[in-house]
Amino acid sequence: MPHRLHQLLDSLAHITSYRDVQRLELSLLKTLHEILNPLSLQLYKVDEAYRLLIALSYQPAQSDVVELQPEQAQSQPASDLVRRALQQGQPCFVQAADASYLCAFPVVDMHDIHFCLLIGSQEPLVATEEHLISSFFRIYHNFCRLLEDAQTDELTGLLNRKTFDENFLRISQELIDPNILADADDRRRVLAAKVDHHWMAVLDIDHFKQVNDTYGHIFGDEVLILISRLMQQNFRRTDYLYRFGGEEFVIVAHCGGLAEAKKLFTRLHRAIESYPFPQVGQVTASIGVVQLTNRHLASSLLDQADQALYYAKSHGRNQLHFYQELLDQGLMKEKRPKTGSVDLF
Ligand SMILES: Nc1nc2c(ncn2[C@@H]2O[C@H](COP(=O)(O)OP(=O)(O)OP(=O)(O)O)[C@@H](O)[C@H]2O)c(=O)[nH]1
Repeated sequence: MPHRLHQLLDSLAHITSYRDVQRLELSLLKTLHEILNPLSLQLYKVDEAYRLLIALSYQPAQSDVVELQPEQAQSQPASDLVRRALQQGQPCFVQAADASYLCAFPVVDMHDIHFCLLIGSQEPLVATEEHLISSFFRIYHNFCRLLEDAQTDELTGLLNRKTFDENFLRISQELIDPNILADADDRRRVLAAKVDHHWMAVLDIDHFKQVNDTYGHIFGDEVLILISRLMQQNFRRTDYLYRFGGEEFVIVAHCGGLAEAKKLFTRLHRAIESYPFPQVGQVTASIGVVQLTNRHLASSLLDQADQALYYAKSHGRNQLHFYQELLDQGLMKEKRPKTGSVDLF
């Protein structure tokens, strides 16, 4: 078998081994970089009105992506070229002053999001390269849809409880001991992420039964959808947002220390409280938060966030509490850790 075919099959096996859309995307960019060896490689995502949602730039030295600042992503000629390629539905290119080429290559559309690859190269792309890129993105698209069907909650589009059960244990184990990761690039990225810069929150809508009983299930569902949107607006795409079932949600977010986490979760708490829910009016939520540490097992972290949530529920609701603060202030006692139990959700 020719070497190039081996390389392609290996890349495909690598890409489809991921069960996580962001890693899948990174792996796809890494593969395309290896195959095309371009001067630069960026992935633009824009909405239906061609407004920029996010632009990721692949960094070969770190085998990672960085998010471009909006002013960088919207600079000329890149943003014009992306828009033109998406509008025309075909690759467009410009030649820069240094004679290199910039090619915008519309790839897939998913959930009203247009994906466009921006490739800087010495030579214009040839037809076989264009074909290869679109084939890879078709595989990516199909695989994402399969993953989404299995991993997301149908009503809100957030990750479902099953995914939490499957992923969280793995993610927390990787954060605690990155050496268990087979891929060196993954290890490096996880080491840089730092376990104690992650926070887990359990959020439960207050008196949701009353919402259903007073306005009916359709309006109840609308509240669940709108709260999920507020969560998506208030967290990064790299954070993990789950609907745990009913009116309970779990967030695993990457942010620095306590002050930053407080700002982040307070912002969501206020956004819910002040949102004018159609027909229903005001809806509030109680939130319990815990910092991830490598001293605690995944299941006990969830239990601690739950205890902080329970404290909020039993002290008037519409409150945000951090587990460690409740302990430090003597408002709650630490439960003795269970012994001999298997740490699975
Ligand atoms: N509309 C809608 N309601 C749901 C869904 N899943 C669960 N529920 C309802 O959510 C309500 C949850 O009620 P409770 O567990 O008593 O909690 P609560 O009324 O929010 O009270 P507190 O949590 O103590 O503030 C129940 O009435 C469930 O029927 C759903 O997918 N859609």
